[in-house]
Amino acid sequence: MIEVVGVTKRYGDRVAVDDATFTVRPGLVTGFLGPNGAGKSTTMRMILGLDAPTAGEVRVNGKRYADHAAPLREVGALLEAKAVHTGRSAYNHLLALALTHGIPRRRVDEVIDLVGLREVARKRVGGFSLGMGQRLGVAAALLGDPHTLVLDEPVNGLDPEGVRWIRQLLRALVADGRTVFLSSHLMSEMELTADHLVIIGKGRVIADTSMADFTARFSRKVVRVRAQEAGTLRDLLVGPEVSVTAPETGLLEVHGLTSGEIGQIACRNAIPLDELTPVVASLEEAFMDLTQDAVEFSVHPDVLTERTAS
Ligand SMILES: Nc1ncnc2c1ncn2[C@@H]1O[C@H](COP(=O)(O)OP(=O)(O)OP(=O)(O)O)[C@@H](O)[C@H]1O
Repeated sequence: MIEVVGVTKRYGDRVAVDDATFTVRPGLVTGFLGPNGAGKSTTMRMILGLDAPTAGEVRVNGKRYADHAAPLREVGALLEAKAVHTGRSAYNHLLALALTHGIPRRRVDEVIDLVGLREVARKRVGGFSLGMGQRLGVAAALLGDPHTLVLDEPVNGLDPEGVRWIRQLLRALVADGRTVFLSSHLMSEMELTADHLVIIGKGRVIADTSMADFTARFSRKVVRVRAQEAGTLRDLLVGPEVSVTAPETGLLEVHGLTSGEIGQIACRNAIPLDELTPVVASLEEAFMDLTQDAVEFSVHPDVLTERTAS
């Protein structure tokens, strides 16, 4: 479990994280989403004790990271651009980590197999592809067999097979009751992996919701209708649960009715249709809208200062 309570992080006069509060629960993959510069990496660094909050507190499994006697056993992390000694082999890199954290040698072999690096384990890390480097990073994160995992953009650089592998691995970890918190700026990726979402924009939490609720709320169905008598049809369609917009002459976008219902209304009123197309808004679009709004409508003084300055 990760608890972020009223956390703010300032760098000079720049607010990277702005009074963020949320909880990451065990047994679920929680996706941490936000556009570039939203504050995801900063929040993750604070969870891992690599940066101190200006205000508020972050707890991992009930304590601050630094207060855990064996932090690698509590929380495993994969951060972007992880520093690895490039002259070492993958095996030796993991062994050095294990030995300095009181983790038995056999665990190194276990995690190497778990991430599929057995064949290259004795090769120098300097020659690794980005995808192999990511697998090595995941191996390091799993080394202490931690209850909680924090992964910053874990599929970065992975090929489709690697992406699927990460997804299955994360599912297995949460099925085992662990806490998984992973960041991305891609909604499409989260849609397939996460059970729960925390979305930030400009450092502020703008959504904390289950994926199911997010999908139900935002994957709204719109039906596109073209007709010569669009105005007449519009008057027939609008109602308390139905809204209609007209982005251009002769074209309607209808929310709240199925294409079948619209077809029947048109037929009953003898209105010929030129087009009747159901369109499902993607979650990526919903995410873009949501984070765009956070930028547009934020009236926090710091945000305003920044917007005016840029
Ligand atoms: N060490 C630092 N010094 C000054 N400003 C920083 C520092 N680290 C982050 N920032 C600023 O804080 C804000 C949040 O950055 P952060 O890297 O946390 O965002 P992010 O959501 O992880 O973005 P990305 O998706 O691009 O990785 C940005 O405006 C960034 O420029």
